Amino acid sequence: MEHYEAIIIGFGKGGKTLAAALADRGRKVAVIEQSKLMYGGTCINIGCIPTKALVHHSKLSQIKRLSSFEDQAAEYRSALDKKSSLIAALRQKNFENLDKKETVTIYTGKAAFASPHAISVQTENGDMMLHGEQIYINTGATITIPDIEGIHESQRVYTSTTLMEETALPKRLVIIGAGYIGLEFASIYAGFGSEVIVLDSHRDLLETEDGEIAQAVRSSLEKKGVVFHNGATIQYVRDTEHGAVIAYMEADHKRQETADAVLVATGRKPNVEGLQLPNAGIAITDRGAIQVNEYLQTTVPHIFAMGDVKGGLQFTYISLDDQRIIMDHLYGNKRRTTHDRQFVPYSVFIDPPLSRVGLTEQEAIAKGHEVKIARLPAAAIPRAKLNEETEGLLKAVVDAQTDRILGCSLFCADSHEMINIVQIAMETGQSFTFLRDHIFTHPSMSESLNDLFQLISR
Ligand SMILES: Cc1cc2nc3c(=O)[nH]c(=O)nc-3n(C[C@H](O)[C@H](O)[C@H](O)COP(=O)(O)OP(=O)(O)OC[C@H]3O[C@@H](n4cnc5c(N)ncnc54)[C@H](O)[C@@H]3O)c2cc1C
Ligand SMILES: NC(=O)c1ccc[n+]([C@@H]2O[C@H](COP(=O)([O-])OP(=O)(O)OC[C@H]3O[C@@H](n4cnc5c(N)ncnc54)[C@H](O)[C@@H]3O)[C@@H](O)[C@H]2O)c1
Repeated sequence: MEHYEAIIIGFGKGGKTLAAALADRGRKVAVIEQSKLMYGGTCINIGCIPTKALVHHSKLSQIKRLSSFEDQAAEYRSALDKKSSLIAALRQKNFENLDKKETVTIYTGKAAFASPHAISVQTENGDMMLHGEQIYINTGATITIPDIEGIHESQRVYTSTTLMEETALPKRLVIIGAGYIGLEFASIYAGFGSEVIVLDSHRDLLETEDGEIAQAVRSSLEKKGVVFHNGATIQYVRDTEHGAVIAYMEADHKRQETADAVLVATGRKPNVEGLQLPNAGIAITDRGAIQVNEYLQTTVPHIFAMGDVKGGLQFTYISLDDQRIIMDHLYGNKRRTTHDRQFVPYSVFIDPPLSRVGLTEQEAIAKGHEVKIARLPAAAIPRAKLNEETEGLLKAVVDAQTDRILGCSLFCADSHEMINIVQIAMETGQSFTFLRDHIFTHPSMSESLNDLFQLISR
């Protein structure tokens, strides 16, 4: 049995970064990845990078104003080719970055616990057993497919992964689920020229977002032709010669849609399947995630979990920060914990992107804050005007007693960059006047933070 100081199960963001950091300290490390097509993990192969490449190409496709569906479909195929080349290059680079480290061995196979220190790996060339002093689980998340009649039998049902491999642009696309993936794909495919219908079980679109912002997002996507049905209970999916029929109930009315393709985007759950966690005595939560403490230690002290598999926020940057917590625990002063994450920003990459940090107006009031509110239409921003990207709304929530920024929702071009500036102001405890009076370059989207926070003063 080969012996390692550290075994990392899964080639995700946290795992690969940790492997490199441990190797740089001379540690003997094994990284186990189940698929040759997943070196580098979800983000670069089937997640953030391919989807954001399609967001970019979908935007370019709209600028070209192609007149026929055939031209749009050709544009889509070309975008898929570019996306595939990009991720193949990144996957290769990710593999090489670890493979070139003298003390790292990459195993391609499925890992499972045989005991608290022994990991079995099923490879193409047979099974092997590895021994690890410390073990790090970084196996990500997998899609949840709801229990809907016919969903597994239909040839027209796709996940985010399989739809991005389908070279034919769907004329009509039904998306089940209006979360991150549902909305990003709605924006992408509507941009390429598909007719898009989104069905979601929640009564309101983006119900955890600020009400006015959610309405602005809805109107913007509707202008692109996206049709929303909220409060929908899907009854079945059935293939017919005209396409897949999706039957659903909406406010006591029976309805149905016919589509060339159906995207299921109903959430992703921690991927613990096949890990044989009981063999190591590792507990899971009632939501199926690996149970960890604030240092990301599982119920077995020498085994840690990082990224999506430990539950909570599913973002690449959280997996990366998990790696920082673990490195601080191993080599630092053990001050970093998951409790440090007071303000985590996020972006939904529709066009324009929606980004948020902190509380919405409704949440702040519910928490008992007296608030001051500022709203700025994106159309008032000089940079937005000159870029012809005037769609959107910016909104800030400030505590009326302390002048601290409680939250900010930015639905405008470049909001995924701007939100990080607001986050830093919040993290460092600045008053809103810091952003109101900060010197920004001109003409830029970020200078609109001057104008947004100026409106608080009134
Ligand atoms: C379509 C889509 C778009 C997204 N867009 C964004 C975005 O724009 N921004 C953002 O921050 N996040 C985005 N996310 C979420 C983000 O991709 C994930 O949160 C992140 O990649 C999780 O990383 P991780 O480190 O937990 O593990 P992952 O990167 O998921 O890696 C886990 C790896 O473990 C391997 N594995 C699993 N089980 C085993 C086993 N038993 N043995 C060996 N190997 C195993 C898997 O094959 C996989 O490669 C997106 C996700 C999706 C699906
Ligand atoms: N930009 C980003 O950072 C980004 C992009 C994509 C994905 N992600 C991550 O991936 C995770 C998974 O994304 P997702 O969009 O699959 O999940 P999600 O949890 O964001 O959204 C799922 C949606 O599906 C709906 N739903 C669930 N079951 C349904 C049913 N039977 N019928 C109709 N609607 C149903 C829910 O109401 C919800 O709106 C996200 O939590 C996110 O963290 C992040």
